[in-house]
Amino acid sequence: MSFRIIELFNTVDYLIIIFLTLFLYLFRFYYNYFTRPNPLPGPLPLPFELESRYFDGNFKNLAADLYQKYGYICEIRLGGYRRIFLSKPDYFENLLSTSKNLALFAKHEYSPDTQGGFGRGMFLNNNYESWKINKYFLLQSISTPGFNEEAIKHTNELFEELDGYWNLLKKSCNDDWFEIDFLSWISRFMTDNISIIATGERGCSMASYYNTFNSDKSNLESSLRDDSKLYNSDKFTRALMTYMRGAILIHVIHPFLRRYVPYFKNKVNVILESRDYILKTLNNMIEERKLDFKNNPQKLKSKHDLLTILITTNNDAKSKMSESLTDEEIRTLLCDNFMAGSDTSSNTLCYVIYYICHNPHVKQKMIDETDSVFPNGNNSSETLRITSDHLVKLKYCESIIKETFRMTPVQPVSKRMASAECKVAGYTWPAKTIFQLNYASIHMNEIYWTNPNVFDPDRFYLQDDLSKLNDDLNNFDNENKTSIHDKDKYSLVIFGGGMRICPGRKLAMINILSFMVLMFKRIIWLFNKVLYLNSKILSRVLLTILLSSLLFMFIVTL
Ligand code: HEM
Repeated sequence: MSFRIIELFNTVDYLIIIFLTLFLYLFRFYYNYFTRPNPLPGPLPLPFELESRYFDGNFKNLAADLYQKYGYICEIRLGGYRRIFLSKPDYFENLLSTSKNLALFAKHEYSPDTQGGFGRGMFLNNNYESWKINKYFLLQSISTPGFNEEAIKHTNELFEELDGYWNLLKKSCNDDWFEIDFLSWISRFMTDNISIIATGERGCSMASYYNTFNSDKSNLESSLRDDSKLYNSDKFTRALMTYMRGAILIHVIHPFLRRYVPYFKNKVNVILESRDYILKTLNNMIEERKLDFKNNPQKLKSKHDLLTILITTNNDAKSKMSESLTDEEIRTLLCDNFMAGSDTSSNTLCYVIYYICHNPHVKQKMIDETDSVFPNGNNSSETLRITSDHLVKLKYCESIIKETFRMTPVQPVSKRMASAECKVAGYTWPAKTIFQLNYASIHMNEIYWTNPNVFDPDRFYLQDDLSKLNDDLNNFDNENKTSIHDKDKYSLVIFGGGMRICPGRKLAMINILSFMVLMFKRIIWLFNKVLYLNSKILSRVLLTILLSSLLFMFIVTL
């Protein structure tokens, strides 16, 4: 029967059918474009996702170009979605305000079935009810004084370890040129830091990295890297990185390709193996900790890592018959912390060190401040221990970090997706519109910042009422931040805003500030070679940006 139908058509008929289909597709595509609600300036979209030719691989540059060419509000079609780029703080009101606006709650276009278990925590969670419970538990856990004190203690200890490796490497160098790949070290430092903060288990990323250079191996690696152990932190964090950087591929590659085309299938398999390893490790860890809790609840009282606090708080909630977390949610919350906390903090630290080294007057002022806070800490051989009391006094250092975030935000452009009709920038938008919030261009706009191209921490430091403004270190729960200056409250966006503001911002500030001070107080010898180090840092940071941009471009062109 089917053969007979095919025989009814000749080649010309087939060509006509193809042509008609193409014509209908193009007609529909451009009809939708020209009749779209709220038409805005922007490049003409191309069918078959060809519009990605407008994208040169760098999202920050794309946002800046669109702003330069089309103004504060414009649109572009990318990755199959209409994206509205907003480059004016006023336009962020409904997107970043703390008032509950569920139509603008979603951050991602992934559907729940493609998220796997990772959509259950906070980061990838588009379900408000489950996200709310997760957020409540995470904040309960990470805002306890014990948790923060422990985070500072771990930074001190890990810095001690790092300092030890660097000293050993320095000693093993014959000439006095000692080369450090700062970004690699710092990424491992932050990985070990998040590892112990999140799970209470010691990591060995720094130790295994050190062992790649030196025949005089660190014993720590072999003791912690043992595969028979419950937790092999190095393997775990490598699996996390593979999953994290590859997960987006799973969402954008068509199911047919990833199931049947070997190239895609192999790539996806590696990502899925990493995912399974992460899930297995965390499941074991949760089981073990729950058992500890059952057998010896007193023992857990002295532990302040995220996993232990989540389990104890969750058990309290269960006993009071109030809302509690499932194991899957606990697991995803831990993953969120690994994923959201390590790269962001290590990249920021690289920028911080870069700007300090390029601005000698800033460096001097910072040294003066740290000298006044640690009057006896000038001797590099002396062990300097940072406490929370020190951190709140380091106002100039904190201003350096904020100025770094202004000039080089870790998240230069963020995203919200409308799940229902909503109002943004004075227009009414249909569901599925994506809004891209262009923070980076605002941070460098002369209307909001005097001499925006000058690295000047004083613009934060000299504010009389600084302690009340954008003070992530002190006012952790103050989500209703007022303006950092009188121009506009959204002219500086570091940690996002509104309901989905970064819950780890205080932890991030603690880690970055502590590391920065320890580094400049204790490793003075390193900065004798500052110019050399600077060029290394910059090239690695630029490489990181380039690689992530290429990944994004690849995804968009698929
Ligand atoms: C320099 C360090 C960091 C920066 C710059 C940063 C920045 C951000 C930004 C911009 C967002 C998105 C907010 C939005 O969409 O409005 C975010 C979300 C998030 N961050 Fe951070 N972050 C940092 C460190 C951390 C750390 C250390 C943690 C771990 C506790 C963390 C956990 C999270 C989580 C769980 C979310 C998702 C929140 C949600 O979707 O509701 N971040 N972060």
